Amino acid sequence: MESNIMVLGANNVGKSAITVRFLTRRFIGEYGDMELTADNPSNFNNSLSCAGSQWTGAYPGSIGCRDSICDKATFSAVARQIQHTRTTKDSLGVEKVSVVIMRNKRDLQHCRVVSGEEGRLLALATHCHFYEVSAAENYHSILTVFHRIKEYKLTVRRPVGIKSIVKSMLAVFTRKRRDGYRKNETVDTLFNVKG
Ligand SMILES: Nc1nc2c(ncn2[C@@H]2O[C@H](COP(=O)(O)OP(=O)(O)OP(=O)(O)O)[C@@H](O)[C@H]2O)c(=O)[nH]1
Repeated sequence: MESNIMVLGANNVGKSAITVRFLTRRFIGEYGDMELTADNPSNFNNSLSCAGSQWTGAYPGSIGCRDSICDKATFSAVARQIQHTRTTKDSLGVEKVSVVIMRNKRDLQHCRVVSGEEGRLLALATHCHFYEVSAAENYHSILTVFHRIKEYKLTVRRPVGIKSIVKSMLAVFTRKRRDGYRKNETVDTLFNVKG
């Protein structure tokens, strides 16, 4: 099955790092103007595009919106990108576009400024899936997310009940009041986030 996946995100969140990790299994560090080809060992027959900050309607398929745990501004940018993607989708009459929020740099816990709960809350409110990954740390979590993105195209996410939203909001506010962000806060990894 062929899928089009577009990677969106603010500057420096790791769009190239994640894409290169997926395609080559390697974390390179600095990318410059490297050309990417979808020729990876997982036999994932896709069109992949690193697209900067906004979807214009090209390559309808799945959108991976990226932010980084170390930069609050990139988190706000994701919310805007999701909104923009939905508006573009509606105005173009595109039937199905799945959006996944993939937060990168989870290895940098010491400079975390956005909590996992905030990400999950945004995902609940916007009917997206949410993952925290690290391109630097390992290949398999990135591979799994890309495969899940492909699967999401086939399923439409059920609307979330009010109970889940209230529960997530309570988790965010209770934690902030209690102790701010814990230094070594354990956030959901790819493997224990509930879709
Ligand atoms: N620690 C850590 N650093 C990362 C990770 N992913 C990317 N980086 C670093 O973050 C910086 C930006 O990564 P890029 O992949 O170039 O980010 P980008 O979003 O493609 O950047 P632009 O093309 O400038 O928008 C580089 O120095 C990467 O080495 C990660 O998971 N962990």
